[in-house]
Amino acid sequence: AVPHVSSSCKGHTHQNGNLPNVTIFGTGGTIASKGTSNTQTTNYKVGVTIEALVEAVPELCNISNVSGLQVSNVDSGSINSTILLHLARYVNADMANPISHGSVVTHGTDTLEETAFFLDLTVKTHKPVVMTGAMRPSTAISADGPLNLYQAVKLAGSDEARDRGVLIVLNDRIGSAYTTTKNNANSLDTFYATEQGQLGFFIDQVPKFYSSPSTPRNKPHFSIGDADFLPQVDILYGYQDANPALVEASVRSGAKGIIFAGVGAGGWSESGLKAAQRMYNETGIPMVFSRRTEDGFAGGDSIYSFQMTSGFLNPQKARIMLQLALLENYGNEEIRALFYGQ
Ligand SMILES: NC(=O)C[C@H](N)C(=O)O
Repeated sequence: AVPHVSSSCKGHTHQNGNLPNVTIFGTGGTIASKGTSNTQTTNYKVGVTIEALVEAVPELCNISNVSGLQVSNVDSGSINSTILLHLARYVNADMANPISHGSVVTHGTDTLEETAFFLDLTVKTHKPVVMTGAMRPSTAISADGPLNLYQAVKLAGSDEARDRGVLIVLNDRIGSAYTTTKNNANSLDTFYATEQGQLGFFIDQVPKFYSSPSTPRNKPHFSIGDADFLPQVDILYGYQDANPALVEASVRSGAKGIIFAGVGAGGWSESGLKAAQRMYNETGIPMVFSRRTEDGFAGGDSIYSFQMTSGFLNPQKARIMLQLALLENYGNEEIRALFYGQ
């Protein structure tokens, strides 16, 4: 269950029955960070609480009865599977509460798409679940966090956002957890979608969707049970002359599956593939070939029968899906079919 959270709107002792109830789950990231001056936009420190984030945007209380819960307060590179599993349980419980209209998760942008995709595959709800973050710390001139948070809460309180899976909001754009990825390490307008497109845009803080709700083809759902962590799945990056020994190193350190961020549409060197085949013969662990390019489809003819391909999923999303499939004890043929549908 979600620990009891009281309204974060100071002076609002009663819920306003005309406004939607929205819970914000804080996990950290730049949106929750502070620099030592208002021009500092690198090397700032995470640590601003979810209460302080909400207090900084009193306008949130005009559009929702907002409550906050601190799940973690870390850079998103430090989000681990234990935090993911807790977060999924909290959001599932919040969405099962009839009085909740939607959930918001604030998160570092570096791995935001991984958490969004994880929640998309593990939270069962028709209600809006919206993730947001920021590219500038809360102390910066023109910090982007406050308006991103406002738009995320607005979206979580909107009926039009239902039945669209987990949504990602940053810099006015509304994207799907399935297709949105971080594209630029520094700029504000970093989240946009792959070929499959954006879902909508904010005009004067009103969400405008381009189309009625739709669901990604063959989208699975995974129930996470009472797991405390996810199986180890490593990602190996493809490059010329990729070191074949890394496959074995990954297996020996406990990997239960490997994602290859392959060259082109999932390619890998011949010597690397032979090393992977040897490790596959020894362990039978699933090996899924994705792409190191920003966009595209990894699939088609594989050289070796053990190779699986990730379809449109990028390596980091393929990893989340493989972890969840392994957690649910999918066999290799089921995993192959799962990825074949993506
Ligand atoms: N813009 C950000 O949020 C980056 C930050 N390093 C993170 O936690 O992901």
